[in-house]
Amino acid sequence: RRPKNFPPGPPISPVLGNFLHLASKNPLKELGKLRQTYGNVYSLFLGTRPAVVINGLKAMKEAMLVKATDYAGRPQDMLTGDVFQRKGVTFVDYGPVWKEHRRFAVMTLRNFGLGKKSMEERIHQEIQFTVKTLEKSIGKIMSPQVMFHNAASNIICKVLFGTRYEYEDETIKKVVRWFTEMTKIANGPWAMLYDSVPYVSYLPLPFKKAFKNMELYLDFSNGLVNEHKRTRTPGEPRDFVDCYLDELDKQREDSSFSEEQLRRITFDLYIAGTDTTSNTLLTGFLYLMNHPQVQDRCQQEIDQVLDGRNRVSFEDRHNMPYMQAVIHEVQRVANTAPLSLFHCSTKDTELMGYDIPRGTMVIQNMESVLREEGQWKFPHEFNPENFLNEQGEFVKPEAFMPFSAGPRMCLGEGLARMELFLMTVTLLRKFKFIWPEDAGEPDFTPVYGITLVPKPYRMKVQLRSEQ
Ligand code: HEM
Repeated sequence: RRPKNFPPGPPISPVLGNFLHLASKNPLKELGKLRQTYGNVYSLFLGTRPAVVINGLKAMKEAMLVKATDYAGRPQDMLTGDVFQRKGVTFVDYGPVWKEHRRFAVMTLRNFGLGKKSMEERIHQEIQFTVKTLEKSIGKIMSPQVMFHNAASNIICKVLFGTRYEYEDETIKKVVRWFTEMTKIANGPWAMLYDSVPYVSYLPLPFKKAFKNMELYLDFSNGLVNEHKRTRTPGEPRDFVDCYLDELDKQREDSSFSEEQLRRITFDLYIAGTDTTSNTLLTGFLYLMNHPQVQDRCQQEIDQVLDGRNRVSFEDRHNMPYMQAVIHEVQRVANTAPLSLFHCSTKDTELMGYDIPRGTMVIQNMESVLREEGQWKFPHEFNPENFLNEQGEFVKPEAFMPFSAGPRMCLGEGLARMELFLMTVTLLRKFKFIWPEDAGEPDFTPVYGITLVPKPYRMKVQLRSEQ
C-alpha cells in the first residue's frame, strides 16, 4: 500500500507491483500515459520497491537542483548494484567513495584537456579513421552503426588506456560483446525480475551471465593496469589509468582508492561513454539525411567559418550558432538516456508537496522535459530553431537536460559535446549524406533500451567536392 501523502499511481498488484508497466514493450509510452492520469509526480511499485517517476521541468528542477543531495543516491541491492559490487562511480551510492571518485574523474578528464588541445587531438586522430571508412564508401551505400560505435569506443579507450583498437580487432570485439550482453540483461525482464521479486537472485537464471561478464572484464582490465604499472613514469601520466596510479601513490592506506576501484571505474566510463555518444551520432545523421535543407545550411556555415583551414577546432563552435543549434536539437530529439540512471532519495524529503521517504527509487522521465510543451518553440518536431533566437544566435533553454542535472549529472558531458561537435563538423565538411532512394520512408521511432538507438539504417555517401 502507498504510504500517507506518497505520490499517487496505478493500482498495485501483489508480488509484481507495477512491474508490468515498466516491462511493457514501450515503457516510455506507458509512462507518458500514467503522467496524463496521475500528474507530474507519480509512483510505481517494482515488486515491493516503491519508485517515484518525475516529469516536467518544474519537478525535475526541484528534485535534481533545489534538493540536489536529497536525491543524489543510487538504488542499492539491485542487479546493477550487485554486479558492480557498489564500486566504481556510476552505481555507487551517495557518500565519500562516490564523491572522491567522481571528483577525481571530473578533474582528470578536464586536465587531459577537455576544452584544451590534448583531448581534442585524441578525438581528431580517431575521426581520421572514420573519414577513411567513409572514403571507402564514396558513391556507395553503407551502414554506419559499427563505424560510429567503434569511433566512440576508441576515443574513450584512448582516454582511459592510451590505446585504440582496429575495427576488426578480436580483443575489442570480445569486450564489446560482454558489454552488449550485460546491457541487454540490465535492460531486460530478467533484471526487472531480479530487482522486483525477493530471493529470485539466488536462482540460476540468465542474469548470472552479467556477473560472469563482469569477471571477464576485470581480468581483461587487470592486464591493462599491470602493463601500465610496468611501463609508467610516475608523475608523467599518459592516460586515465596512469593518473589513477599517480593518485594511488599519494593516498593513505585507508583511502577509498584501490586497484579494484580503478578497474571498475574504467568499466563505468567505457560503458557510459560508448553507446550514448554513438547512438546520438546515429540519430544525428538519420535526421540530417532526411532534412537536406538543414544539412546544406550546416555545410554553408562550416565552409564560411573554416574557410581554407585545415581542420575544425572545438573553439569554432562559438562562431557556428546554426551547427550548435543542430547538434543540440539532435540531442533533444535523440533522448539518448530516456530514464537517465535511477536515483534514490538519501533521506526523508518532499517533492511537489508529496512526502518521499528515504530509500525511494527515483526515475526521471527525460522526454517529459525534452519535449515539454511550453518549454520549446517546436516540442514535437525536429527543428534547430528550438535553439536559435530572433537574431539567429544560439540559446540553450533550461529544459535542455539530456545529461540530467545536479550532482549526479553526466560527468562525461564535456567529452561527449566535444566528440559530437568535432565528428559532425568534420564529416559534414567533407561528405554529403543522402537517404538511399530504395530505403522507403524513414522510421524515426527509436528502439527502446537503457539508451535509445535508431533502427538500423543505411546511408549514401558522396564527396562534397565532387558535386
Ligand atoms: C551524448 C552522450 C551522453 C549522454 C546523453 C549522457 C547522459 C547521461 C545521463 C542522463 C546520466 C545520468 C545522470 C543522472 O543520474 O542524473 C549520465 C551519467 C554518467 N555519464 Fe553520461 N552521457 C553521455 C556521455 C558520456 C561519456 C562520453 C562519458 C564518459 C566519459 C559518460 C560518463 C558518465 C558517468 C560516469 C555517469 C555516472 C555519473 C554519476 O553517477 O555520478 N557519459 N550520463
